[in-house]
Amino acid sequence: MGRKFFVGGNWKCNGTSDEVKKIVSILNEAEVPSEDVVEVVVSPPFVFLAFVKSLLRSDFQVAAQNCWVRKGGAFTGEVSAEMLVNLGIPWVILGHSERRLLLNESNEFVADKVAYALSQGLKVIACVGETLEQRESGSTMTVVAAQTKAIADQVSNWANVVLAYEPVWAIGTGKVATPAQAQEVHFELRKWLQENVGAEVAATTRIIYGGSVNGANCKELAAQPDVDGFLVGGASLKPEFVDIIKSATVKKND
Ligand SMILES: O=C[C@H](O)COP(=O)(O)O
Repeated sequence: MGRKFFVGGNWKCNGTSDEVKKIVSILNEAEVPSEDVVEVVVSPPFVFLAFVKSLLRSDFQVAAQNCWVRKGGAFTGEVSAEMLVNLGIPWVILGHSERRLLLNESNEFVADKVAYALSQGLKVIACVGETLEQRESGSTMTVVAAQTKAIADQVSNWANVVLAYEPVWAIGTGKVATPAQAQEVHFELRKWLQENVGAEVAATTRIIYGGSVNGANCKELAAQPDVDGFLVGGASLKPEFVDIIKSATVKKND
C-alpha cells in the first residue's frame, strides 16, 4: 500500500490575524496536486485554529501544535484533546523538539500525550530527532529509537500516526539535512518499526522530514524513498510552501 505524501506547515508561535488571513488566502488560491496525491495540514497557534479552519479550503486540514496529556480540568493554560475534537480539529503535533528541549517534555510524557490524543480520536504528528551534540557523538539512532520506543510502548494502532524526523540542528538554522542524511535516518526508523512494531506498520507509517525545508531543497529530499513528506516551519509562512506541497509529484509514479 502506498504512503500518501504528507506536508505539514507548523506556524509555531507566529502571526497576527491579518498575517494569518494572508497565508490562508495564498493557500486557498494555490494550484496544488489533488488530495489523492498529497495530504496538507497547517498548524496555526491555538488562538487562530478555529479561524483558520473556518477560512481554509476544504482539501486542507488543520492541526494543533500541542495538547494536554489527559482529560481536561484544573490545568491552567492547557488545551485538552477533547476540546480539539469538539472543535473539529483532526490533527495535533506532539513532541516537537522545541517543547522537548525548552519545556522539558520527556520521552514518556510525549508518549503519554500521543496515546491519550489517539484515544480521543485525534491524528498525531509525533516528532523525534537528535541534537547536534548527539549526532556528533554518533548517537542519532539511539536517541530517535528511544523516542520512538516510548511511543511504541503505549501505542498499538499506528494508523493515525505520522512520524516526523526533525534533527534539532536543522530546525530554523538554514542547515538542512542532506537528502542522504535524511534518507539514512528514515530508513533506520522504518527498520526499527519493522523489527519492533511490525512489518505492516513499518510499510504504511509515513515518516516525514523537518528542518529547514524550503522551496529549493524540497524536491531532492522528496525523492528519497523513505521520505514521505515534510513538517515545515519557517517556509510554511511564505508563498514557497506551495512549492513544497507541489514536491509531492516527485512520488507520483511510485
Ligand atoms: O516543525 C517544524 C520544524 O521545526 C522545522 O522548522 P524550520 O522549517 O523552520 O526549520
